[in-house]
Parts: sequence; C-alpha cells; structure tokens
Amino acid sequence: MAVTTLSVQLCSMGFSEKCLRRAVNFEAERAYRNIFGRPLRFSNFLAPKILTLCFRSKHKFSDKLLKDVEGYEKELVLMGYTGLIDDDRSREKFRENLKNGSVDFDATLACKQFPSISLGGFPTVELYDGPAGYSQTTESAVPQILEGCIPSHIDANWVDPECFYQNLHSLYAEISNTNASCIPQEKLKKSTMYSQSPDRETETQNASQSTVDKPCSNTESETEQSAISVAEILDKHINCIPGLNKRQLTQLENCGFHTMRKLLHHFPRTYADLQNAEVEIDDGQYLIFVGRIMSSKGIRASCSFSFLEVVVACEVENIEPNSECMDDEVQNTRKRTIYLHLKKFFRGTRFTYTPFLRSIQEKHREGDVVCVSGKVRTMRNKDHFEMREYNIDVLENEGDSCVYAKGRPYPIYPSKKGLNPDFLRDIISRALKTLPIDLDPLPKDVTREFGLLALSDAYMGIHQPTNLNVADLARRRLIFDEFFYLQLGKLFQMLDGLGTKLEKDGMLEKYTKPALNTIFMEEWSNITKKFMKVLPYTLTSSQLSATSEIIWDLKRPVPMNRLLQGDVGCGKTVVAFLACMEVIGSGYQAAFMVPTELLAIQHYEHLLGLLEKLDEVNEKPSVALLTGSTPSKKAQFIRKGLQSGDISLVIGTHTLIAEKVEFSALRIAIVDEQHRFGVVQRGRFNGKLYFNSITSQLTPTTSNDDALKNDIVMAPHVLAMSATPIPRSLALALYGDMSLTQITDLPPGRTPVKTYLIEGNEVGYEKAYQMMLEELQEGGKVYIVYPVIEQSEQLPQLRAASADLETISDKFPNYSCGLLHGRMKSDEKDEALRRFRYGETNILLSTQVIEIGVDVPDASMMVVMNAERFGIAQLHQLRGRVGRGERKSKCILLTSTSSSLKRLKVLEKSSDGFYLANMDLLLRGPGDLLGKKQSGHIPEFPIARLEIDGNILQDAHLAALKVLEESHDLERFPDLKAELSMRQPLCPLGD
Ligand SMILES: Nc1ncnc2c1ncn2[C@@H]1O[C@H](COP(=O)(O)OP(=O)(O)OP(=O)(O)O)[C@@H](O)[C@H]1O
Repeated sequence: MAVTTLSVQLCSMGFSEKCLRRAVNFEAERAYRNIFGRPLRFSNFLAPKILTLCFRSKHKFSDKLLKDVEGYEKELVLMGYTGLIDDDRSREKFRENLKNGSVDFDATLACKQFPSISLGGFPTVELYDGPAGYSQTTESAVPQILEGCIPSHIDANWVDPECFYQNLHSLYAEISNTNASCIPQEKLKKSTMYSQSPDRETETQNASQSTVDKPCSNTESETEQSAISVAEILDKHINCIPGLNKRQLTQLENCGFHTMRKLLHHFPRTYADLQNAEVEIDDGQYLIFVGRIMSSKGIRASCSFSFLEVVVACEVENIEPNSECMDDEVQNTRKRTIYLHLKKFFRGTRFTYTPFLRSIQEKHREGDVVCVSGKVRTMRNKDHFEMREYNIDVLENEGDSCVYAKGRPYPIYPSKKGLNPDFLRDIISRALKTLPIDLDPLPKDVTREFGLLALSDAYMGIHQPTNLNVADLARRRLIFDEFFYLQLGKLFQMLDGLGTKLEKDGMLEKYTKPALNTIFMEEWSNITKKFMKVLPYTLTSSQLSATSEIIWDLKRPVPMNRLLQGDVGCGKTVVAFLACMEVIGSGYQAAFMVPTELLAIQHYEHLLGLLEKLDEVNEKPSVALLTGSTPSKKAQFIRKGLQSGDISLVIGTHTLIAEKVEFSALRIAIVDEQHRFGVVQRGRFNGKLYFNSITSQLTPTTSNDDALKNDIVMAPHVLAMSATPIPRSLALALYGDMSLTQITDLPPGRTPVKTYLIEGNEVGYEKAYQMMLEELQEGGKVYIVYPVIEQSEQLPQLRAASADLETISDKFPNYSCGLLHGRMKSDEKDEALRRFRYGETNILLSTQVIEIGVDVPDASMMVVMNAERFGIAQLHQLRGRVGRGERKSKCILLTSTSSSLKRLKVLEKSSDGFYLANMDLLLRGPGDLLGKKQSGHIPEFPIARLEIDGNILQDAHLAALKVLEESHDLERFPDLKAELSMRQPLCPLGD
C-alpha cells in the first residue's frame, strides 16, 4: 500500500471517522492480499497509528516497534505491517522488491513522517525535537505530495503538528454539518491524559486499535479543554469509544447505555475488598496477586471461537489447614507457587485468524511482573486457579508490587440486563481513556473551596480507584454534583422569574445572609401590632424573629417563597396570622389554605376569637371560611366578596385554588402542611392568584402609587408551613429554592410528653386502661388513636375505632366517649371535636385524622393502638396533639408485636422533632419518612443518600449560590449552563 494513497484518503476526508476507518481497512486489506502474492499481517488501524506516531514528541513507541527489525522492513512496520515476514526466503524477496521499486510505497514520505528514524539507504533525518524543526522537514515535501488532494481552503501546511489538529477539527466541523458526526476523535485523543497504566489490559476484540490512545502535554490539554463543552463530551454517543463493534454497540444500547454519561454514571455498587492472597484461596473470592507472566497464548478452539489464556505464576503464603502444630518460623517462611489462568473469550470467525490471535497474545510479555485482581475459580489441578473477570496491570518496577497488592479496590458493578461484568468494566475503562483531563464544568474556585476532585478524576476514581480513599473522594465529588445541579436548577429557575438585577441580588442575599433580613416590630403595621396585643400569651423569641423575617419579605417588591418549619405545637399558626394581618393592614388580601376541613374550621374559629378582642381597630378584617362543604349559596357569596375585595382573609381547603375563586388583590398565600399538597396544586394556586390579582380595589393605607403598580404584576408571597420537622438536608433537597425559617423553641411551660411503650397483650392493655382511668379521674382528656375505622378480616390483629367504641364505653362507664374519623360528614366531625374540646366527651376514639393540626390544649393523654403501623415522624405528630397546654401529658404506644418495640424506643427517649426526623431519615430513608405521597417529590439521587450526605448538600447549596451570585443567568459559565440543561434538574418535583 502506498502511504501517498493513505494520506490522500486522510486529507480528502469528506467522511466521518467511520468512513475513514473503512477506507484504511480497505487499503490494508488490499495490501494483505496483494503484496508478494502472499499475505502479510497488518494493523487495521493504520491511519491513527501513523498519526499518533507522527505527532508524538517522544518516539518511544516507534523505537519499541522497530527494535527487532532492520532496514526496509522498518518502513513496512511503520505503515502497519507489524508481524511482517516470517521466513528468510520471503524476507529476501521482499527486500529485493523494495530495492527494485516494485513495492508501491513512498519511503520519502515515511522518512518525513518519522524524522528521527533512519530508513535503509534514505538520508538520515535529524531527530524531531520541536515544531520548528519538524515543519522545516515537512514544509518542502509533504505539500507537494499531497498537492491537489487537500481541499483548497485548508492551508497546505496542514500536516504541521502545530496546525494539524486545528485543521482536522475544522474539517470535521464541516463534515459534521452534513454527517452529524461528533467531536473528532483525534482531538479528544490529543487531550487524553490517562496513561495511568500503559500496559493495563484493555483487551478488545479489535485489540490493535487501542494503541492510539496516547497522552499529550498538560498545557495542551488545558487549552483544548476550554474549547470542548463537557456536556458535549459526556453526551456523545457511545460509538465514540474506540474498538466497539456493531454487536457490542447494540448490546450496550439495549442496556440503556446510549451516551458516555450513561456509561460513566453506571457506578460500582461496591468494591471488593481485595485481599492479597495471604488467605486460603476459595472459589468466588475477589483477590489481588502480584506475579510473573509465564505464558500468553491466543488459542483457536473452533472455527468461530477462540480465547486468550495468560498464565501468571504467583508466590503466596502457604496456609495449610492443619498447620497449628507447625513451628511458627517454618510456617512463616514457607511459600508456594500458584498459577492463575486468565481467560478471555472471543466469539466470531474473524477472531479465530492467526493474526488476531497473535496480536492479542503479544499484548502480554513473558516475564513481566504484573498485578492481577479479580474473581478466582479453583481448577481441577491443585494450585491452579482460573480468572475470567480480571484486571491486569504491568508493574514497571517490581518494588511497586506491595503498593499494588495492598487493597486496590475492585469495582463490582450492578448487573445490567445480563451484561457481562467483565465486558462492562472493559468498556468503562475504554470510555475513561477518551476523557480529557480536567474535564470539569465547575469553576475552579468552587472545586478548590469545597475540596473537590476534578470531574475527570472523579470518574477515574470511582471506576478505577487506587485505594478506598480515592473512591471516597470521587464519590463525594459525584454526590456533590447531584446535589449541586439540583440546587442550581432550583435557584436558577427562581432567579429567572425575577425581573431586575436588583431583585435578583436581593433574593440571593436573602439566602446568603438570612440574619440581616428581619424588620423591627416598630415598623409592623398598626393592625399587626394590635393583633399581637390581644394574644393571650407573649410570643417566644423564635416566633418573634420568624414574624420579623416574614414581614421583612412582605415589604419587598419580590415575591416571597418561604418555608416555616417547627416542631409540633410550637406555635406556627399565630405567626401565619400575624403575616396575614400585616398584609391586610396594607390593604391587601390573604388566603390560608389547609389540608383538612377540620383544621380550616379550627383556624377560622381561633382567628375569630382573637379578632373579637380587637376593639380599638376601626375596621376589623372580614374573614371567611370556604371549604368543600360550604353550602353553594354561601360559597358564591364568599367568592363575590373575594372578587370585590370585601373579604380580606379567607381560610379554606383546596377549594381555594378552584378556578372560580378570584381575588381582588391577593398579597399572601399561606399553605399549611404544605407537603400534603402536590407541587402542581401549589403552583396552580400561585399562578392563578397572580393572573387574577389584576388590580387592588382596596384602599391601601401605607403603600404609595408606585408600590401599587408593582403589585399588579407581582405574584403573591407564599408562606408554606410544615408541621413535620424534616431534617435540613431533606428540606434543602425538597425546597432548595425556598427561604427557610425555623421555630426552634416551644412556648414556655410545656413539659415533654412522657411516652410509654407497652406490648399490646392482655396485660399490656389492662395496664393502659388503668393509666387512662387515673388520668380521667384527675380531670384529663384522652385520645385513643386507631390505625383503621372498621375491623378487617384480612388484618384481624388491628384494633378499629368504630368497633372499639362499645368496648371502651363499657370499660369507662362513668365517662363519655366520642368517635372521629375521615368517613364522617364534615359537620359530624366538627361536632365530635367541639364536644371533646368543650369537655362534653372525655375520651375521643379517632383515626389519624387528628394527626394534623388538631389543637385541644387540655387534652392530656394519648393512647395509640397498633403503634407499629405508624412511622416515627407520624407518631411524633400524633403525640403532639397532647401536651399543648401546661398540663403534664402522657402518651402510650401499644404495639401488637414485641419486635416493633425496639424501633419505637427512640420516641420514648426523645421528644425533639428534628432529632426524631433525623433518626427516621437514617433508619428508613427519605421516602418512608415523608410518606407515600411525598416520597414522589424527592428527587432521585443515584449515589447520594440524603440521610448521610446532608452536609454535602449544604455545601452544594452554598456553591450554587456562589455561582449564581457571580452570574445570575450563568452566561459566564456556559459549560455549567449546558451541563445543567443536560441534567434537567429544573423540574425534579412532580405531582
Ligand atoms: N408563645 C406562646 N405561648 C403560649 N402558648 C402558645 C404560644 N404560641 C402558641 N401557643 C399555643 O400553642 C398551641 C399550639 O399552637 P399552634 O397550633 O400554632 O402550633 P402549631 O405549630 O401550628 O402546631 P401543629 O404543628 O400541631 O399544627 C396553641 O394552643 C397556641 O395557642
């Protein structure tokens, strides 16, 4: 084959890389059949090999390649005819042909391409030692040879290493316009730095191709890096991994590995704890050995099946099972040799040809010291073991052996549709080699500040860690990314919704310096201050600062999105009422949405009671209750009042977000127990109110005209409240775009509820009844909570509220009992709760409907039947229904199995909701903690675990804020923006 022909092919590449490869193959095939009338072995990846050889600054590879050949043969070797001619006669004939010119190739060009090498009778070319020297030699010869073949717009010096890749890139860019091909492989290869173990086994069925991946200098790759977007690299199709055949591609695609990202994000599920075979070797163990290669053979087993067998001899400690009687010293010094048979199988006729078999066997040199790790299988012969799943690294230096042998973690991947784990490991390792060094969309100062690995190092570290610390660091970086893009997405989306830079700055400042965002009480509106005065208690310091934070937000021209969190009974409701008063005081409306009718009625009555005491206020705010059970005429009247602005505060259930409900000037929407509403529901509420609050028809008392104008285009402030204390990490993951306010103290005089765990057998029940009796006799009120309303045949062990009414009434004949459950009509429920509140009933048998928000301050005891049916957070919520006054309260948890007592023990020990939520998160994971409905809102984290990686989430949140502070629209970080859009974290919460 003529090099000229090849070069022509190369430079006139109006083809994709695939076409080029095919062309090279074709040329090589021709040579294979034609030269000397007998076959020559050839490398079918000639072009890249030549290119690599041409442009490497060091010629180690070519030196090695040419070590055992002489004269003209060198030229052929360089062109890819690697094995060359075996017998002397053919060799002679070949030399003759070369001399008399009957072999069609251009030796001059070969000389020019390999300037450091002297070829036969051709003039010796000086060793290539820099671009200048090189271009001197190429300038004169190459362009002439290629004249007419290079597209006119490409500089004739295109083969100059300086501009070669640049030109190649522009060529590719052109091609990709028509051919949708991705970034040129060469470009990537050029910036590939991973030569971590040059002899690392990357046995492929197209083995000879792998030689092209060679590193380049650090600085080069850094400049390249800025030109290639990370998303572009990671989202390339996997066909950019060298050496994949069609069958393998299909196989990988069927398993969902369409892109590099998918493949690289297939993280090891664990790492085998490789032990240097100082233990007794057993079947199925993952072990690591250091030994010497004894032989390497490519074996043809049938016409379509072949395999490679590499035998490695290793010296290991001799551990005899009955060696106790042996002298210690003798035992320590005795070693034995074991033989590892590393096997790799190839199916397909093309893999049975001798050239292929020889090429794979030549990848391993006899005598090399290697480190082998993988899963061992015992063979029939003593001391012989087979390994089909393995890693092999050649140790340059025998001294390395102990470093290698000590615990190099061996990644174990989760199975994927039956994909051979060895194959998967190999493909991942090849994919890693194509990654440019320093691949990282994160700004350098962020990685530095948070002590993170570069992304490319993280991929290397997670898939091929040198030790567990590296794996851990890599994992940390990848977890950071999961959280970071989630936070960035949420905050970016939030900023996107704001108009001016000032607003955006202000919003970010709120997150970064929350302490500054409070307002003094003197600046509260009149009505708010008066409302505070009529409260039968003084606010705790937490309640005060929460109210100040919220009012600060309300005065700003930016819609608030705040989550108010606190333990059960800490007094969130009154904080929300104060926020409503502030808004009403400035002439606007407020809406208070709660998940149950019972709670809506309770809040309504509570508020009316407080407003009644507001004597000094000229115009008392008009308050309405709107639920699903409101009679239609009354509902219509309320809706009209809201539309006209006559009603300034409405409390209700999700009916408030119905389309029919329109507001005149809604300024705040409070969503109590917000996690009980879907995201879409909340969004609709928000959006609807925004579009309907066209103009304020109320007379603003404090705002000026400008403020009014702002209001017209402003979405209402949203204050979400959660009575389920959730750990900060979870709150950030779920509500990363919300400002968070926590009420951390309880009103004074509260004593923790004393909790008793009792096994629900006969003795246990009797004990509980006795305690109930004592409580009732002392004037207390008792809730009994049941998991179900009716007795069920499927679950006979469950106590049911309806069924138990009679039993309990009989047990406590001197006390009256009430029943409350979700299937009762709204007024029946209300009546049952009212009777209990006012002492007409002393015992209330109920289901978990009372879990949310029910507030009967003098209820002093709770008995939970079948407590094992409830989660810890849920039990804590239930328990929070008692101990809301100053009376000492008790809670008895009766379990039907003794095994569940252990799980609930934590409730006995602590009454701190945040501590319990953390425990719950740790024990059951976020899905269970939040319950079925909410678990769907938790974003998916492939490797992160919220329960243990919460601090990384906190860092990620800060990093996202930092980045957005620098560039609100991420225009300064195009890579980051591209990556963000690829990860699509913008709508991680769904309904
Ligand atoms: N500062 C305070 N001092 C004394 N009592 C208070 C104080 N704040 C609120 N309370 C009372 O504490 C009880 C619980 O308050 P509230 O219902 O607002 O709590 P919550 O945080 O909403 O509870 P839950 O999470 O159970 O809904 C109420 O009876 C309320 O009147």
